[in-house]
Amino acid sequence: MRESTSFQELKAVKGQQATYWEACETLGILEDDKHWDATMEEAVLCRSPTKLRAISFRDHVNEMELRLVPEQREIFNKILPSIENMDGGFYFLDTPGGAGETFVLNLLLAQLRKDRNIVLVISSGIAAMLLSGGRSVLSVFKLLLNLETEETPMCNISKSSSHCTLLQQFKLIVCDECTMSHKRAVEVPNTA
Ligand SMILES: Nc1ncnc2c1ncn2[C@@H]1O[C@H](COP(=O)(O)OP(=O)(O)OP(=O)(O)O)[C@@H](O)[C@H]1O
Repeated sequence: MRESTSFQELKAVKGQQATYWEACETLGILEDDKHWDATMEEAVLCRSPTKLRAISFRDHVNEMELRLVPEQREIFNKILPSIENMDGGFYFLDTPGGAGETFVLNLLLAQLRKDRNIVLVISSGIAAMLLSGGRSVLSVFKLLLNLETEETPMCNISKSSSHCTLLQQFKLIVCDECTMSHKRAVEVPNTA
């Protein structure tokens, strides 16, 4: 695009004055949701509410996947097959702030939930709110607040409880901001 010399010129497309939004749309540098709207308009005529929800969620996941930048795609393409093949892998993502780690994790979670897999998101505290469905590591693994002082802390979960059965069904456990947790909050559930 040729360098503009004024705000007025930025808004002028083909000699016509428009809004900034209209100018971007005309130049094709702005994506909108028209194709999603058209899909949904067509679907409401012939699909059940359950199918409609599935369509919109699937579209959302597909759209997010298309937006991955190469580094994010590399992570996504490495972790997803490992989960699907039940390799039992352990991945540590160490990225600079704002690099898009939450974006990739939310996509992984959505992709697995789309196929009705059960996933778990845990975090040391406030970060549990950043990822969809996040819970705190202490509440999920029923850890007591004595991690610092107790020599052999334990997860307060009975093997015969429904909570234990549920934990065994998780396909993926995302531990966000795990370096902010006490190291035993990671070690104890791992050895339980
Ligand atoms: N591939 C992408 N396409 C579009 N937007 C993206 C993409 N990746 C990240 N973003 C956006 O960039 C912003 C920062 O991304 P995100 O929150 O995932 O980064 P982060 O590494 O988790 O940040 P922090 O470490 O500070 O929590 C968000 O608004 C997110 O929606």
